[in-house]
Parts: sequence; structure tokens; C-alpha cells
Amino acid sequence: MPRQLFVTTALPYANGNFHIGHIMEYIQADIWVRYQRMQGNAVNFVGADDTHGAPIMIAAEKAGVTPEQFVANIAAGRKQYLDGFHISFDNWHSTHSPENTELARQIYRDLRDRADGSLIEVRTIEQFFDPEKNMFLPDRYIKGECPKCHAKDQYGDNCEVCGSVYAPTDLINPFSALSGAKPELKNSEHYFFKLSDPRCVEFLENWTQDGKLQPEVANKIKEWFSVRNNPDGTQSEGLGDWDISRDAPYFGIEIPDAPGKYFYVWLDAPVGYLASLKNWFDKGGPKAKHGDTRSFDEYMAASDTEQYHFIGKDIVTFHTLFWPAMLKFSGRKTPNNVFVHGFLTVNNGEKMSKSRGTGLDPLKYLSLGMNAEWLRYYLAAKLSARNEDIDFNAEDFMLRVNSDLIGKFINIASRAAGFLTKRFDGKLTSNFGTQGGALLAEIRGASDALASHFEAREYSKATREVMLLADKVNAYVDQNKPWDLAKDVANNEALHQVCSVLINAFDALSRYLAPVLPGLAQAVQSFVGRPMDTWAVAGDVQAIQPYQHLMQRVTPEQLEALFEPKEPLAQMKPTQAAPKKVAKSAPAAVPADPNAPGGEALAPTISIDDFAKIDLRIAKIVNCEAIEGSTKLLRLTLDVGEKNAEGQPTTRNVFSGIASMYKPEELVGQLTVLVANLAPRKMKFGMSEGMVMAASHADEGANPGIYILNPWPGAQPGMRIH
Ligand SMILES: Nc1ncnc2c1ncn2[C@@H]1O[C@H](COP(=O)(O)OP(=O)(O)OP(=O)(O)O)[C@@H](O)[C@H]1O
Ligand SMILES: [Zn+2]
Repeated sequence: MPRQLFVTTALPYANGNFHIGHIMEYIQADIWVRYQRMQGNAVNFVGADDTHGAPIMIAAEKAGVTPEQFVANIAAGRKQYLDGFHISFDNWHSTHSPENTELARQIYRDLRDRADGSLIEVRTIEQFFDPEKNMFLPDRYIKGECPKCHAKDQYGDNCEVCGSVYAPTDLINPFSALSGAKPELKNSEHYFFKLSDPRCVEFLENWTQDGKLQPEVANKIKEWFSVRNNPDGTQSEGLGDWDISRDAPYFGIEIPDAPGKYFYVWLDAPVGYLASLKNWFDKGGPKAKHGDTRSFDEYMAASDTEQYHFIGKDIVTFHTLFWPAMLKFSGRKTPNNVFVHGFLTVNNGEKMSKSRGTGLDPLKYLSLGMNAEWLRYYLAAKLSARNEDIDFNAEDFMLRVNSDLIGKFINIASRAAGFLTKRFDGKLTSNFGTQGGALLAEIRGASDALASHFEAREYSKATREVMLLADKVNAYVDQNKPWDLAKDVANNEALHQVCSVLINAFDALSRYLAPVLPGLAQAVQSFVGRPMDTWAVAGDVQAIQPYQHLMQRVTPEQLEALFEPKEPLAQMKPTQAAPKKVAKSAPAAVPADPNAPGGEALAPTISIDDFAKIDLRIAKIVNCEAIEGSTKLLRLTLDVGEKNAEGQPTTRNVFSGIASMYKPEELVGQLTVLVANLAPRKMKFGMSEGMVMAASHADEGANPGIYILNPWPGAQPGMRIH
């Protein structure tokens, strides 16, 4: 009987595009799903955008669009990433959908209306309210002075300077980060899920400690149940009740029979797993895919349906406490397991960040022509079932792809295929000889061990095992030297034998790696003429098609380009002959067009959201110096109205290619315009922390000159330009 598997990845928050951390999670889940499908199991693998909550509402307002439009724009960008990295979701949906609204409300009603006593309670709480914006403020939109170390401009829940944790009401001189107004304390009725109820505590203690979770995860959770003394002298209570409501205005799902109250985004986010699955069932997906004619409700009620969630370590509480309790006490099936992974860092620990735009840009990776399967293989080689961080290291990446994946594995096929095609019409023999027969038996005998590694998400063990087998195959090649055998037709039979062993070995190893390398597996399927999408295939390869190159090596230039920061325009100009390396990464050169304004055609239309991504600020040039060793650059010291944690004013260092036009002393004291959120860039003379805007003609030969912008008097450093 095939297993019935319902598999999800964490729903990405729709406030930005995917970063490489998301892609890692999807690759981890996709490998598992593909392995299960190869075993003949019926998998429904779904994802969705997590769309609700204050951050999205506020981001949409800033961008000048409705929240619906905002999340629709993000959704429209998802496909290119998922297709690009061969992520085989069956369905992608949204938490802003009729299915999710209906399911979230039903789960809530079921919790509220329990015959053995409601698990929902309404309580009045005191909260900060922004009188200008007319809304209650989420913790992260309240700022003020830290009550412990008195650092200014700290968030409402914790201090980034001294690390202490407090309530927003403890802040000294609090202000709204949205309007700057002084927030007022106001009462509001909130809805709570009574997780501290003995029914919930007992259930969760058992659910989290019965051995299904990863041991390190289960141990961490254990702490949350017990009353304990904190280092700062306070006492933690054990499992507390969970505040599941927010007041209007809020982008979310309205709570039934509670006008003006919305579900907190984390209440309806995991329900999105079910919503996406329901949407997939309602569209007839499972019927078309595995002949499953059941309804969504029937599927979820069936005792053999297994439910698994792949998530990152930052969202364990939601998935191992709140989510199972919501499901259990609304009378639904609880997850069979939650698989937790660590974070991906890039080049020795640099943490991924949406806002700073650091790390490894997945779309840039693809646009450089880098093979998605290199990344899938590399991550597989590092991923285990443990909740631990892994690092993407460029050198290690090149080594594993070029030496292991291509050098040890792919090359097996190319070493044998030519002889078979030229000398034996592509036909293989099943007479493998003693040594070859033993080698193949060993490789084929590894099938169960490899299967259990994939099942247990021990991908690094699986890839290591495959590479050890590949080493044995390569040792066999070196001993039997097909290129020597080919020199004398008297050795024809031996040559045929050796090459047939190699292709059969390659066939088996390709199948073992098929969950990791689905694109390669498809190419190998045509090459060896038998399926690569089932785990077990009996018999031997009979014949091959002429060999076509299966995979390129990764080049140092590709990796260099991948991590090269983008070149800001004004820093480049005026440059007659830019060094080659710089030119390569510069924005696509615009051909001079004498008829177009300024000598270059207008760039394609952008939306107001695109524009909103660029943060332009008024900057005061407080100092300006020529740079020894550069005839083009000036070093500007800019005041953009910024302060450090201690409240001291800070300045920025920016280089600008305007030395041909301005003397440093003429610029000191002037106001100008800075692109303030451009990623900092390391230049020969130091870090450049932004870009000063300047105008120039595309045809520098005929229209030389570069002119910086100068706002009208009255503008103050730090003002945003809209
Ligand atoms: N660097 C990372 N490595 C691996 N997984 C990550 C990384 N960053 C986030 N994730 C995972 O991505 C999933 C979805 O996260 P989400 O979209 O909320 O992204 P996020 O980067 O945490 O952004 P935000 O701060 O906006 O919530 C979660 O399972 C999270 O653990
Ligand atoms: Zn502090």
C-alpha cells in the first residue's frame, strides 16, 4: 500500500522575495518528497504565501498600494524561483483566500464551542495606541529609551544594545515608529487560546515528548513547560495562554461574532497549509495525479494520512505547541511530525537578511547560468536530520561540485559511453565478469541503506555513500583501463564488459541521486533507456543512446560574479576605460542614442512599489576630501540625520566619481541627495555607505560633465525624498 503523505514547507512571509534560506528549506523538503514519490507513495506537497499582519499592512501603505495588491505582486514573483530550483510543489496558494478564511474560522469556533469547556477566553488588556494613526501598535512599532541601559531608539520588546527583554510599557519616552506620536495606553478586549488549560498542557507534554521530534528540539521545548527562574530574577510561568486577536485596522481574517477583531497572523498562517491542500483537492489535483477521488475532508479524516511540516528553527513554538493544540482541540488530525532545520549562512557565517540584501541572491545565481542542481547537490551534501546551521562556502562549493559530483560521478558515464557507441552499436552485455559483477552487486546492494538515509533526511550520509561507491567504480576503471583495452581488438570482449559495468553502475548511482538531481536523472533516463523515477528497477541496462554532455563544471568567474556587489552608477563615472572586472558587473551598458533625452532611452516603466524600494535622503556634506591615488573620486562625509545607539550623531562615508567637476572645498556645507539604502560597497579606498546622485549625459565624449543634485534651501539632513 502506498503511503499517503501530506507535506509542507513553512509559509514564507509575503513581505519580500525568496532568499537563499527559503530555497534551502524547499530543497530539503523537495528531496524528501521526490524520494517518497520514487518509492511509489502518494504525496501532496503544498506551499502558500503567508500574507496577513501589521508588517504587510504597513509596507503596503508605504508603497502606496492595497495589502491585497502588495501580496499579489509578491506572489507573482514566486514561480521563477520554484521552477528555477526544481521545487516540485503540487500546489501554491495564499493565506488570503476563501479556503483559509473558512478553515481558520471553523477551527476557532471548534475551540470556542467545545462541549467539555471552551478553550477561548476574552480578556481586557492595556496596550499602546497611536492617536495619529488611530491604531493599536504592535511591539515592533513602538520605540523609546531602554529602561535598563538608557540606549535611545530601542524597540518595544527588547534592547539591541544591552539585550534586555521588557514590555513596551517599560520604555522611557515611548513613541510610535509609524507617526512619531506619543502613544496612549488604552484598554482593548483580546481573545486568548487557553494553552495553560490542563487539557492542553497534558496533551502537548505528551505530543512533544513522545519521541517523534528531533531530540534537540524536544529538549528545548521541555523548558517551556516548567516554571523556572530567569537570570534576571523574574520567574517564567510555564505554558501561558496565547493572545490570538488583534484590533482593526488589521490585514487579516475577521473573528466570527467579534466585529473589529482579527485573528493574529500566526493563528491563520499554519491554517494556510490546510487551505492550500483544500484548494488542491477542490481543483481535482489528487484525482488527476494519483487517482484519489476523495474530498479534502475525507482525506484529512483518513487514518493513514500522514502529515509532515518542514520548518526552520525560529518557528518551533508555533509548530510544536500552538499548531498541534489548535488541531487537536478543534477535533482534527495532528501532524505526524515537524522536521526542523537550522539556518543557512553564506561564506562563513554572514547571516541572510532580506533588508540588507546580503548573501547569495537566488535569481542572480540562476541568471549567471549556474546550474540549480549544483546547489541542490551541495546542500544535500551538507544537510542532515539535525537542527543545525550550515554554511555556503564558495570554495567548498566549487570543490564538491567539480571534484565529487562531476569528477567522480558524472565522468563515469563519459568514460564508457564513447566505446560502447562506436564499437558495440550502443549495446551492452550482461556478462560483467567476476570483478565487475561483484562491484555491481555491491552498488545495487546499497539500495536499502540509501533509502533509509533519504527517509531519515540524512542526505549528507546518502551523498557520502554514493561518492564512496563512485570511488570504487573509478578504482575499477583505473585497474581495467578501457582506453588500453580499446587499442587491440583482441580485447573486445573485455572492453565490452568493463564499459557495460560502468554504465550499469552509473545507472544505479544516478537513481540514488535522482531525488537530489531530478534534471540530471531525466537526462540519464533517455541515455540508458530506463526509468529514473522509481527507486527499484530490476535487470540491467540493455543499450544506451549516444552520450551527450550531462553537466558543466562551475567556474571561479561564476562564483566571483555571484558575490560581487552591484556597482553604483555615480561611483563609476566618469570613467573612460573602466577596468574589465568592473565593467562586467556594471549595470548593462546603455548604448548612447543621440535622439533620446540625455543620450539614452528611458528605462522601462516601474511601479510605485519599485520606486518605494529606493530610499533617497537629504544629506549634508560635512566634509569632502580629494583622494590620493584617484583622479576621479572624492571622499564625502555625509550627515543624514542618523544617530547611534547612544544617541550620538553619526556620519556616512561615501565615494563619488565627481572629482573632475568639483573642488572638495566647494562642496563642504552643501546639501545633496543620497541613495541611503544601497548595500554598502567595499572600494579600493574604503567602504562606501550609499551613493550620491548625479546627472550626466550618456555620451561623455560629446557631452562631458557630471552634476550633483542640490535641494532647495529648507530641506534638512535625513528628510526622505518621495
Ligand atoms: N537563513 C535561513 N536559512 C534557512 N531557513 C531560513 C533562513 N531564514 C529564514 N528561513 C526559514 O524560512 C521560512 C519562512 O520564513 P519567513 O518568510 O518568515 O522568512 P524570514 O527570512 O524569517 O523573514 P521575516 O523576518 O520577514 O519573517 C522559515 O521556516 C524560516 O525558518
Ligand atoms: Zn538596553
